[in-house]
Amino acid sequence: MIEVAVRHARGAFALDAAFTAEGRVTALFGRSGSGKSTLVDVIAGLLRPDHGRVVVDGVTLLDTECGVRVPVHRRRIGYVFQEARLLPHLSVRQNLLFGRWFSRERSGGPSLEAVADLLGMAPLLDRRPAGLSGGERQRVAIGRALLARPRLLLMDEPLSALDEARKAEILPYVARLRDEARVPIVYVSHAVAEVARLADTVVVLDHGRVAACGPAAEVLRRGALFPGHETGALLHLRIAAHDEAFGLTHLDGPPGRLTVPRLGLPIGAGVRVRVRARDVLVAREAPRSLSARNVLFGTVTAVTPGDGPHARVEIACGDASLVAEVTRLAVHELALAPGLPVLAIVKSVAFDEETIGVVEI
Ligand SMILES: Nc1ncnc2c1ncn2[C@@H]1O[C@H](COP(=O)(O)OP(=O)(O)OP(=O)(O)O)[C@@H](O)[C@H]1O
Repeated sequence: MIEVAVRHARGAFALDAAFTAEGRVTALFGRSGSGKSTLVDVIAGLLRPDHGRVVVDGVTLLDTECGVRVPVHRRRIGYVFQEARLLPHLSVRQNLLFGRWFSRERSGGPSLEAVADLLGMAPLLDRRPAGLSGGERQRVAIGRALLARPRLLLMDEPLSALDEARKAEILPYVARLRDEARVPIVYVSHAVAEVARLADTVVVLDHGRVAACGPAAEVLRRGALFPGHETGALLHLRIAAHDEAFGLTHLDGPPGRLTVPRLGLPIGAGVRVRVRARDVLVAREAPRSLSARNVLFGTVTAVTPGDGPHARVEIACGDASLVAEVTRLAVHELALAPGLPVLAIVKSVAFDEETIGVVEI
């Protein structure tokens, strides 16, 4: 559990933010200048706030009221930046051992081999940073941080310097880190897709204040918090079957069955699926002769008209809540209102690498 409360003035900028997070990955989300890095610097101990309290798993690292301020090098916090910042004259193995050197007084923790395995770095150990791709370098930086046996890993936009292909390559490793390394992570990001794939708890910062904080599925549904048409639902499903002939995978869970492009995962694996509001259609009757494969039964729980021609419709499906972005005209014509039973329809091709992530359930 992470507890953070900070009040700090930085020039004209005032940070006044507090949150508590229980999950393994806490995402700090917010537009540029909202105060994410300032908050991360306070947690790391790089910035001394006017007032603040930081507690990680019961250990108080900062409490300005009580005069507690654990120095940076004793906080045991791993920091992964946008740029990997590896030592260029050392091999990958030596860079990793450099992380271990900082933890030499502590016993336990993962071995170099275990970390190299976790992050898929075994074939890279004898290479120099100059011969690695951006994604590979970033994996080394994460491995180095892990080998220092941190009590918390701070990742400040770790993928933002990478192109889309490298991001897609490294995201599964960050997910493995979350599921297997058992180190709590505070993950700063601008990207809703990354937050949706990784976070348990989402903290949204706006002008130095917490605009929302809560379980990822709850926060990501809230329209006003996210740019463009990025809001949506997060569903937890399991792989039920593969359809080799048509290249599809069937996913089952309390909300119902979804069919998505073929996933390379075994039957029974847990997946987290983001269903974007703009990809959901709403119908009152089961459509016939429809090409869409995914038809979920639910009940409308809320209808919120937007400023323009759109409206948000929230639909309870099993234990999840889907969000659909439809026109206000459709709301009128279908008489959508709370309590109405409806069908939520999603095209299979709406699901891609951005919307589906593996999770350990
Ligand atoms: N050393 C400083 N002195 C004065 N103001 C600062 C200082 N560092 C940052 N700020 C200001 O504090 C505010 C928050 O900055 P911060 O870097 O925490 O935002 P951020 O959400 O991390 O942004 P980004 O996503 O662009 O990295 C900004 O208005 C910034 O200009």
